[in-house]
Amino acid sequence: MTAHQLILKQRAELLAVLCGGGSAEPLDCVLDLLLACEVLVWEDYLSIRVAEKPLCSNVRQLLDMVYDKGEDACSLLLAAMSQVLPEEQKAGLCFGKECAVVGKDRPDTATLTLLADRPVLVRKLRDNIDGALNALLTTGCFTIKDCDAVQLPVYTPSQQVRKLLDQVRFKGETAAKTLLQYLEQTETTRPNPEDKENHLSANCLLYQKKLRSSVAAQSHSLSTYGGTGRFSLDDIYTDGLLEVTDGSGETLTLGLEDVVGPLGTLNEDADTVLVSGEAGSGKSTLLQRLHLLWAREALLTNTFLLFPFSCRKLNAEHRELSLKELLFLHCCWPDRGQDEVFQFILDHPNLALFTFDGLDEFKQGFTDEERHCCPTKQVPIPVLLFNLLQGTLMKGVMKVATSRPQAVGPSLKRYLRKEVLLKGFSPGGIDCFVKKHHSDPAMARRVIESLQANTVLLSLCHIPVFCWIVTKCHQELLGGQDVIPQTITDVYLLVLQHFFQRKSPQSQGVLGKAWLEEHLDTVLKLGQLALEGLETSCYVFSGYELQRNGLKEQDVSLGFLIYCNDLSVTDCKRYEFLHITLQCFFAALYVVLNRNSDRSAVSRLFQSQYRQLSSLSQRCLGHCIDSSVEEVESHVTETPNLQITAQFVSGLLSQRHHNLLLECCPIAVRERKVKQVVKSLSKGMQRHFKSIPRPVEGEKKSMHAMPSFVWLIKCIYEMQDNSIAQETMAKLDVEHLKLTYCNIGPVECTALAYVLKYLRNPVGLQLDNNSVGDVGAEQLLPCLHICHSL
Ligand SMILES: Nc1ncnc2c1ncn2[C@@H]1O[C@H](COP(=O)(O)OP(=O)(O)OP(=O)(O)O)[C@@H](O)[C@H]1O
Repeated sequence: MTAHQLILKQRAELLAVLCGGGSAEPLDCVLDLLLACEVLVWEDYLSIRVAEKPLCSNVRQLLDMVYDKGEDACSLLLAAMSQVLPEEQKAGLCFGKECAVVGKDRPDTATLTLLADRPVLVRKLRDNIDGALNALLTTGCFTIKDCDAVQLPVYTPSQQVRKLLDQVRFKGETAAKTLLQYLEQTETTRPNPEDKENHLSANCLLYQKKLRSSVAAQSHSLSTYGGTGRFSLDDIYTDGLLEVTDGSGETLTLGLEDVVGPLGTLNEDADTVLVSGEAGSGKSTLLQRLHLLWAREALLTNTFLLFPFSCRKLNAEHRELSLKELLFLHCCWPDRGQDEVFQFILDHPNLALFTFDGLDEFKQGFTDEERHCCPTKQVPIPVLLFNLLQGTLMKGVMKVATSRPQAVGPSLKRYLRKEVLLKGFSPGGIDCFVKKHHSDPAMARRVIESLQANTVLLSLCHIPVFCWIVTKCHQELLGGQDVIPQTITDVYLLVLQHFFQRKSPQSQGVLGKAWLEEHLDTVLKLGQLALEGLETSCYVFSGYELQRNGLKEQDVSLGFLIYCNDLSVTDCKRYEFLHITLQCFFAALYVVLNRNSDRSAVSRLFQSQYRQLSSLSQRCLGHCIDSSVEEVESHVTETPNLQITAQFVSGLLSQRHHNLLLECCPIAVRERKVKQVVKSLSKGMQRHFKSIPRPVEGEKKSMHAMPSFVWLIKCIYEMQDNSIAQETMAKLDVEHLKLTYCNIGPVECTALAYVLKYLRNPVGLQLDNNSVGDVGAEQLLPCLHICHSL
């Protein structure tokens, strides 16, 4: 078969191997070789490698162009690919008869030499880019701006070299000569590449450099500030409160550097540290900070390689992968010596760190049923992930995972080295965050004063994501709202209003009273996308899914959806909500405002938590679990977000927002939904009350609340309806209410006080092992008259 035919016949496969990993490196290496042997001229190269186009379009254009150039060009393309691709990717492909990809005559200008030697130069300069830039800068060939353009953190070291070579070519012959002279000088001082020891560490060091630059690029800015370009992580990061309980039950406060350190270790044999915290408490941001500091060699200096994973993105990986593929495909590929780098990781597990953000977002709940320990065997992603976490695979590699507390069950807990609790901002942290956010000190002071005047809002600000919203929407806040924000629904309505206001044509003006009605169409489309996503644990959406929901460019430009900051998995644009709690809010808006939703939508939402409870009790009782278990397991991961959605639904149906919703939803439909919420809350409470055991003679009747009791209380609080709180508490007949280990912070205290103040008879309230703090204790004041002991 001719090379021509081979290219045509294997087009799909060639396309797949050149863009399958999502990295442009294989294509770039092939292009280097084709430029060197003059199959491509410079103009061809420029028209193929357009950064704005998806990688697969670049590859298709290369295949078409070379195909048009004839049989010789096709042979050289196949030979170049054979030279560049790793063995495992070449399996099953035919590259025709062997031919050498070499340059023709020795070029007579420095500029042409750079082209002819491009593949070698990329390799040589990767380790030396700073020196080369320095030489070009001191001879005046390059300006500081040129150097910055080359060293953008989003580029890998090889891409930086190619940018440098392109820029030198653009500058002309003198710059090209300077670069060649610099290389000649450094050649003599270069270590001997044949030296095994140097060679080995050089490949690993090169990979470390590439990984550091990729991690730095990914962790440099916060997605909630996406697009505004206002803040880098450095500008805004504020330390959160980190706590761990040690073996003797004592609570220790940790610094960021202690997350991976020995403090608070409970199980010396385990390698997984869990950072848990409520929605928006800053878990992803904390990991991002760790990543950035590692990339800058400012923290975790004993960690040679750090591999960051997002469980949200792992959900989208449907292939079976080996550990090696997981590491290199999802983080970055080594440019040289892949096997050697991987062997290094296997040989030195103590020098590697894996992080997994958002375990609660992973579609499948943790199980330790399938053991797997072979790093090269391909298995489904859940098997890889769970075996890494439990330490069957890659024992000795430290792992840090983050999760909402409810999503981590006892089966995973026994594999944990320690559990670090992230409790959000301290009161000082809130001040510090506001000051960082507002460069104008007078404005920062006004915001802080307004928070201090509204302690409910202040208590909300302990959760960083609420603090971010409140600070971002300071104008709406200080401008005097009809409704003073008291609940998280109020706060999210504020952010909704803020985003619409930003895009409104009369941008200086205030949105009209009917602003929600004006934007109802967009809200419903976003809401449907959000709800469908939550029900299937889907937090990342393709352009096609947006289109299917009728979302257009102008809807996206409002800013609620952002591009996924994903450099590795795919070239297609993917979107996610600015924050997952915003996805929950849109889902709630859809449940409340959609006139066509089926009548049971509200009740189903509230029932989701009982599916979790029944699945947990099934597992605890060790009953035979039938085939529906997978379905039940997946509900476990969805439940925390559906609970938040239910909380927002309660808030939106509050009488306080009646006027806002008036024109968006017929009164009769709204009333029906309100009744459904009230009924669901009452039924939920009944379940708890029924579980109260009969008191043993001589002891007080007491109830030990489950975390979902606190959730129901929070829903009642969102409704801001005294009569519901009163009716619910009228049925609670206990003398002692135990709320230990229920993740109660200042926000929960506000809700508890609102509801418990209606208790008929005095109770003893036990709140040990929560994070009440001074602000929380202050929030509890309204119910202290009825709580005779605390
Ligand atoms: N330490 C921090 N410093 C400054 N801002 C922060 C910090 N932590 C969180 N934020 C702000 O709050 C937002 C939400 O935080 P983050 O996504 O880290 O929370 P999370 O705990 O991972 O939430 P979830 O469990 O819902 O995924 C961030 O995008 C950022 O704007």
